[in-house]
Amino acid sequence: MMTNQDVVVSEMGIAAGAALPGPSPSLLACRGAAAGAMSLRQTYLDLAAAAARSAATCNWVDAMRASSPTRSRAADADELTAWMRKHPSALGKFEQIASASKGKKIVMFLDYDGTLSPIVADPDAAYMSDAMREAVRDVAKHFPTAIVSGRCCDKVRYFIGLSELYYAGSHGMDIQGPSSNPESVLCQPASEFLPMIDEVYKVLVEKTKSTPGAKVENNKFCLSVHFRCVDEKRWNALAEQVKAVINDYPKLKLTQGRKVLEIRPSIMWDKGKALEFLLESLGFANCNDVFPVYIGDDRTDEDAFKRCQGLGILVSKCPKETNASYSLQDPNEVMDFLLRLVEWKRRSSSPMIRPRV
Ligand SMILES: O=P(O)(O)OC[C@H]1O[C@H](O[C@H]2O[C@H](CO)[C@@H](O)[C@H](O)[C@H]2O)[C@H](O)[C@@H](O)[C@@H]1O
Repeated sequence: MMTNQDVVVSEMGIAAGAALPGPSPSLLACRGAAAGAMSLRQTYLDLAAAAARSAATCNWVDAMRASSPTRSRAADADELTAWMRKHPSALGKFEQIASASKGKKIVMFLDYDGTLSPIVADPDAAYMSDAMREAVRDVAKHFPTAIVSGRCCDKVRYFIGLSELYYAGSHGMDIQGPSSNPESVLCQPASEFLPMIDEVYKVLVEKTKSTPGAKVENNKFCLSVHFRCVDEKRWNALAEQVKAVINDYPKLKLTQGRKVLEIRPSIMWDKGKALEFLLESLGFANCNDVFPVYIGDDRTDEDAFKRCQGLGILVSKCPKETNASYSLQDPNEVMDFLLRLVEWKRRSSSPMIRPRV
């Protein structure tokens, strides 16, 4: 997907080329000189294109930095206060949230990395705590619950280890039901891209192996190129490499997350579509009495916040542009929120104890 910034940059590149002087008539009189002028013009064009490409790469890298809280500049107190006013703590406003959901059926959507598990350097070691697992298990006893992740279903299922949940892996491109259901694969809108994704995975592994710390993760219907353990001085070069590979595959697009570039099929499908698909599958299409709650920390979760008609909660310690209305600071607060929701549900559904007379 091109960002607006990319569009502006490419337009600048074209404009720079268009503004170059054409060969004058006198030069054209001499074939050799004309050829020279043409090659000079070509050089200008090549340079302009290279400058535009590298500016576009910087934009990808900058956007990736911006979506990674550890690199966000320390927000000053005023900025944070203003942001918190717009996106208050879901714990602080719990009663308000609970009353907004009254009489409605809560459906819970949870992102994995950075939401249920803390961000760590090694993506293969992003385990969630047993306490969090218990909290998610409890939530799923009371509300239909889905995990919506950029990871492939198998990996996120392995990390979470709860078979009773719905899973939307590969940014929602692989939706599976609870494993007790033999027909559990519900939707794979990008299945035709599997061979292409496998091919690009191999190319990227080969191309990036000379960059210390770079890691390519195969998420089945999409790929992640991890920058977290790469020296920041090499980020632009690595992003260039990734973009050069993707240029050969116009049916794929790049998105960015927390110190990661993600390669995915250019189809109109994302975490927001997955949320809608799951709500429909659960029988809540066009229902007024459903209250979806989506909790996530990353850029790709914004697609879900946009489509979530109930409640969007961004997990972040720093002010970030978001479509979510509430915030939580980190996975610990997410766990507190889940426990509080379960407790509230237990209390509100237990029969009223009448005082003896
Ligand atoms: O949608 P999510 O479940 O949040 O998945 C998004 C990406 O998460 C993982 O990467 C992120 O977490 C890693 C482990 O903490 C961290 O090392 C990395 O820097 C983060 O970007 C996952 O590895 C990716 O494949 C997902 O796309």
